[in-house]
Amino acid sequence: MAFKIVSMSPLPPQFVEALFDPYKKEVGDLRVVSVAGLPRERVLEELRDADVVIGDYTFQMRIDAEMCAAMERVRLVQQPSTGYDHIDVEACARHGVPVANAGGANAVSVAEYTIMAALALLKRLLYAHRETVAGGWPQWRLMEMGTFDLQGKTWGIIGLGRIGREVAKRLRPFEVRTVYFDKVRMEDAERELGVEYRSLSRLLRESDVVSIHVPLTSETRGMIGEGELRMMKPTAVLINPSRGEIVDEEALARAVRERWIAGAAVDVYSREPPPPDHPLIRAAGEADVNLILTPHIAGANTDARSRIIQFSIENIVRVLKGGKPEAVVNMRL
Ligand SMILES: NC(=O)C1=CN([C@@H]2O[C@H](COP(=O)(O)OP(=O)(O)OC[C@H]3O[C@@H](n4cnc5c(N)ncnc54)[C@H](O)[C@@H]3O)[C@@H](O)[C@H]2O)C=CC1
Ligand SMILES: O=CC(=O)O
Repeated sequence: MAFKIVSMSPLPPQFVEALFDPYKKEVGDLRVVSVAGLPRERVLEELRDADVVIGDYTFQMRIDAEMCAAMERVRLVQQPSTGYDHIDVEACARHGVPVANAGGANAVSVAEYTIMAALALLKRLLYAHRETVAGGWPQWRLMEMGTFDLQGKTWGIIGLGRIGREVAKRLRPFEVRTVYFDKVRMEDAERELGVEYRSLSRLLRESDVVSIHVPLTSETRGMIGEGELRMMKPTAVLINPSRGEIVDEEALARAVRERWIAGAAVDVYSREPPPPDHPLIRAAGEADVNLILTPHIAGANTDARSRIIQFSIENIVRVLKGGKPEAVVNMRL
């Protein structure tokens, strides 16, 4: 009998099935069914006799409590990404369904994106490019607007997990002081990475660059609002490659337009893609606003994508062969 894999992602099922080709000798036959865009009743029906579920890499299709309850024989929900806030992992745990993420396969990618964004903001790269292409030569103006080196500055990391640590590691040659806020104080990491612990408000007041690397949870939703943005220095920049709902987007748009802070880079939005009247899209269209917006790509470049696919497929194969999955986020196995 063939294993049944239900894919929540919009990728064609034949494409997903082909990824298992090298493993078919080990696991036997398998069939992939895509439920993207199907009516809810059909999705629930397909989940009932599935062996494995692959979560949606575009994060559009949620896996809620009712879906977890329908997974009568599912051995693993494999999410092909780091974040899993679109899955009710606690409900899955209550029904005995393990949920795994990609085990940090794109942590380095997000760290590199974050450092790139900080340099581009501090040096106002987008403005310099736009003006030069338009025939301008804003050399002096850029210095007057405020363009800075990273060396000698303070970088505040919010969330010293996998990504936060990769950022801290890569910051060492830049000769910055690195501070962090996390719900857990990590003295080993402090020694190893040369970072210092701060309360959130102190980190915001001290830092020249603030980057956010916490997951979206009920505690982190709205963590950075108007009050927090107003604590930052007017010369500081904010980078959010984590999740849109962690930052009050309306307040951030005002912060960059009204110069409470010097700039921001945003990769993630409360609604993706953001509509044309989204406050950050509108702010980015204004002259001189130092705002970099990207389409949720920090952890989704070509290298990252192949590492994530490889990890996910191998994890699924491990489970189909009767082994224990890695990178489970909702229970101890
Ligand atoms: N834009 C993109 O393409 C990508 C975005 N991400 C986002 O980055 C997030 C972080 O990823 P990882 O570093 O792998 O996660 P992780 O789980 O390794 O680290 C998260 C850190 O945040 C801390 N934290 C959790 N709740 C907190 C709170 N209320 N206050 C302070 N600290 C808190 C944890 O203690 C932990 O140290 C993901 O959840 C995802 O949302 C991840 C990969 C790609
Ligand atoms: O947002 C991307 C992820 O891997 O999480």
